[in-house]
Amino acid sequence: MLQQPHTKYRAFAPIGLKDRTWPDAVLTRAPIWLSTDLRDGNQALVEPMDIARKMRMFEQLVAIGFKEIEVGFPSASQVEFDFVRKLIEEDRIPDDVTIQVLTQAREPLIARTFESLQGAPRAIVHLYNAVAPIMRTVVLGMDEDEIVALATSHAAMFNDLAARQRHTCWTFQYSPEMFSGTDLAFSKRVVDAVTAVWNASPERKCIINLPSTVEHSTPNIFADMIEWMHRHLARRDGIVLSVHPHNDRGTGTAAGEFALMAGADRIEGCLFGNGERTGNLDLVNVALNLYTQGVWPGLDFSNIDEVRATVEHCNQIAVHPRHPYAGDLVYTSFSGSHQDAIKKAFAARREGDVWDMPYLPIDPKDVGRSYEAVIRVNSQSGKGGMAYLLESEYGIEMPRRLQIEFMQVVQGVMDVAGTELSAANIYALFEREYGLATVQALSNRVLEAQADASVLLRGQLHWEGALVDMQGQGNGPIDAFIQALQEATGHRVRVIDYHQHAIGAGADAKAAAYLELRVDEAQTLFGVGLDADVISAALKAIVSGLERATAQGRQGAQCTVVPA
Ligand SMILES: CC(=O)SCCNC(=O)CCNC(=O)[C@H](O)C(C)(C)COP(=O)(O)OP(=O)(O)OC[C@H]1O[C@@H](n2cnc3c(N)ncnc32)[C@H](O)[C@@H]1OP(=O)(O)O
Ligand SMILES: CC(C)C(=O)C(=O)O
Ligand SMILES: [Mg+2]
Repeated sequence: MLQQPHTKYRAFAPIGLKDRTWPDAVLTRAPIWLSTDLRDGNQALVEPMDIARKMRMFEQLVAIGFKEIEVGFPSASQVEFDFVRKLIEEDRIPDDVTIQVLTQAREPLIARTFESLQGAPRAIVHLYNAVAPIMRTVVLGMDEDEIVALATSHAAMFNDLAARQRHTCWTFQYSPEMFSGTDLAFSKRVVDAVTAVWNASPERKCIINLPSTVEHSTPNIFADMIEWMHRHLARRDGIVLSVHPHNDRGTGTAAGEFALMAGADRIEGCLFGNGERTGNLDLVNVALNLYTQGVWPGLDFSNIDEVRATVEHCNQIAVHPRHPYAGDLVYTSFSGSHQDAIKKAFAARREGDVWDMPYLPIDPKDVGRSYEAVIRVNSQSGKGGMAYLLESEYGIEMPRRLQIEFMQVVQGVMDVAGTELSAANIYALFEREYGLATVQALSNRVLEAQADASVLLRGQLHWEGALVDMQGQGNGPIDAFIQALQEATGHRVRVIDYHQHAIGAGADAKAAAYLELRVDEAQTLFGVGLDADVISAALKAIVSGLERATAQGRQGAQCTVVPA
């Protein structure tokens, strides 16, 4: 029988940490953030950044508020080396920012790394070597003792080289590469040996960074591993415990968050999750997840589009439109029921309320987005979304039954076009359907109060291409107009419902009138009028409704074809 391909994989063994505490932990403060955009992110690019791009990224990271930034792998190339030199020699590193650089545990590379840091006021030097069995056997050809010796001998080199550059305030960092694929006891053995060489203490802490170099377990297992290390490492009070998740299973964010719950103090990642293969942990995602729990992350993403533009420029990789918090579409609802709920929640929301909005986990304004894109209308949309757009963009506050009526018009267009309709498209349809640009106000209008408290209305109506004299009397202008209209056009109109509101304020304010009419006791439909004058708006709305009724009557007559 043919072997099933999946049988060549094996399940990741659970850690079996029985007394784990991390599932109940609640994150209440921000971790120490380390951006490795300029190192792990950069090493994963088709075209690594040149110095200009690196500088632009560095300045963006500083502007966001990162205090620790891994700026490169100085022994890898001249560009990497020169960039570190430029930062130092041109005094580009703010006083509250520490740069970090990475080196393999190899003598010449370490020497070159320290050379790149000459004159730096502060620096984190980051040492790594692989510890996982597959790397030990296949790549390095070393047994466990030899790996420990590799790590400790090169860690000792750090002590020596740092002692020769006394003007720099040094922090040492060690990463057991492929920690997530390594037996915990062995990881602890290597890390304990390194921290002993560095004599880590509360006064002179070092950073121990535990990577899921390749993510190959569920995030709860990674969290168990971090909690185990947090509880078992020697010199724990001399260690800043850091994690460095990757995202191969698409759970990098969860792994990072669980790891923080499990005792990690610090987290490494890249903006929007750039990095090797499927990327590093997405720092924006984790930071804004904290933000939406009411925890200030200490990183400023109040203009996320600017950050995204910088990252896209530097990495030459586009951020996906569905990317959490940053994508073009992530604050947009197309589907009708979502739009309906958002519209109602916006209407119910009062200044100062806790953010509790359906389908919007964060206020788009907090990341510099407007509400404009929150609702977009296509064939999946309903009246709520359409009405929201007309209200938010044009100040049109349609009564509910008008929404239902006009949505049929919108739906008809959408069914034919099949594409999205913008607010401007919808307004153009609304304008055409209700004759907003064509229905004219009553000319030479005269309104006279009568002794019996009624009013007399006179004027000239634009009706079917002619200017018709009209006159009527009633208990108000609308009543009088309806009387006059019947005489002038022969159509009997009854007002069923009436809504009006102002659009805008001051000299530019307009009145909007929405009248539901019964025409000739045959049709019920709306008319809409907009005018600077309230009475004109209402009268226009009646003419709008009457014109629609007669147009629909004509259409109905044309359509009534009786087959022979
Ligand atoms: C998970 C991570 O992200 S780790 C960071 C990875 N980042 C990078 O590799 C980017 C920068 N790297 C580079 O520019 C280069 O790879 C360099 C400069 C580091 C090394 O370049 P080279 O010397 O040409 O070697 P190469 O890249 O092929 O590395 C493989 C060699 O290093 C050895 N090696 C790998 N890791 C280690 C280590 N930690 N300590 C000692 N030797 C190591 C391998 O066994 C292999 O040795 P071999 O040539 O004797 O077979
Ligand atoms: C160098 C280490 C921290 C790394 O990038 C990894 O293991 O993913
Ligand atoms: Mg990495």
